[in-house]
Amino acid sequence: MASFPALRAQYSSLLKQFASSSKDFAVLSSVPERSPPAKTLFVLDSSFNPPTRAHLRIASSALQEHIDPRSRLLLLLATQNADKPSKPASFEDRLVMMELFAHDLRSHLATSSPKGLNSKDDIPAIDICVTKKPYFVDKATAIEAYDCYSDVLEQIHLTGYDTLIRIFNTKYYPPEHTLQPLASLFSKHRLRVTMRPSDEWGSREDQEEFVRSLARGDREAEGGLREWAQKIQLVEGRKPGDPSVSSTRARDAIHGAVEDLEWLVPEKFKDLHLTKLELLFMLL
Ligand SMILES: Nc1ncnc2c1ncn2[C@@H]1O[C@H](COP(=O)(O)OP(=O)(O)OP(=O)(O)O)[C@@H](O)[C@H]1O
Ligand SMILES: NC(=O)c1ccc[n+]([C@@H]2O[C@H](COP(=O)(O)O)[C@@H](O)[C@H]2O)c1
Repeated sequence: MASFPALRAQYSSLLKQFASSSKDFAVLSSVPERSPPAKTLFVLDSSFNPPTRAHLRIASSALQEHIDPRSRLLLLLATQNADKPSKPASFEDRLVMMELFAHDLRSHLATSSPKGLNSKDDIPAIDICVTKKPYFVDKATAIEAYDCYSDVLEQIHLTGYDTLIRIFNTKYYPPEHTLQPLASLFSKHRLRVTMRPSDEWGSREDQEEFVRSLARGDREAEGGLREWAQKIQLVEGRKPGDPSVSSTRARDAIHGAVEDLEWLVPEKFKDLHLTKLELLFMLL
């Protein structure tokens, strides 16, 4: 793998090209560089600010459930967020971290996938991608339009429960403010949602009830079809008693409990000299 400054310069230049293009979506690099065409795309959209062990668990559990070399994982960085102002100066650092994360994830899959993995070639390839679209429905359309994914049958978007709630918030869909725009997402694609029990987002039972309520037709007055519930797979997140992992917590650890990074961020980050890691995080 190239050095940190070389990777940063490479992503900086690719980002500039993307920003000045009319494209809504681009693949900036792939790990490995060459791989067979994909049938199923798993999409992990995140700020990667920084990537955490929760992102690692979300992606690895999805890929392990469907070990297939024709699956591909997209690590997707949105240069525009639905709610937060963008901080362009740090995007190249996030892309470098996404690449480190991709290598880490593939190593993790190679050592922890019990069945179906006969060789390294069976591990799904990972694309490092960017989009200008903040909403999932538009991200999915932009990905569909990408030439290299013309054989793709389905996208499976990997989100946490807090993001599911926001996908179903009509405030994001002006001018009618209904859920109707989500029809194009659910007609072709799926969501695999990791539960995130907390005081803010409710218990596991509350989170399951959200999907049951959709299945009962409770959102039909807003344009949300009951059959969409079949396209939403809810999966366990952290075990009861495990500490909650988030990018916010990793950013906070930099300024205090640096040792917590051990369990907050993936393995590969430890290969960097700590001062470089700190520097990287300071830039976030
Ligand atoms: N611990 C977690 N459990 C379940 N889902 C998670 C977890 N961490 C992140 N996700 C999900 O992964 C996706 C990308 O995460 P995101 O970049 O927003 O991370 P985050 O840790 O929530 O970030 P931040 O703390 O900066 O708000 C989102 O859909 C989010 O819900
Ligand atoms: N309705 C939607 O599709 C919707 C709503 C809120 C956030 N998002 C996106 O979810 C992703 C995660 O957002 P946060 O980084 O704010 O957790 C971002 O790409 C954001 O733009 C999408």
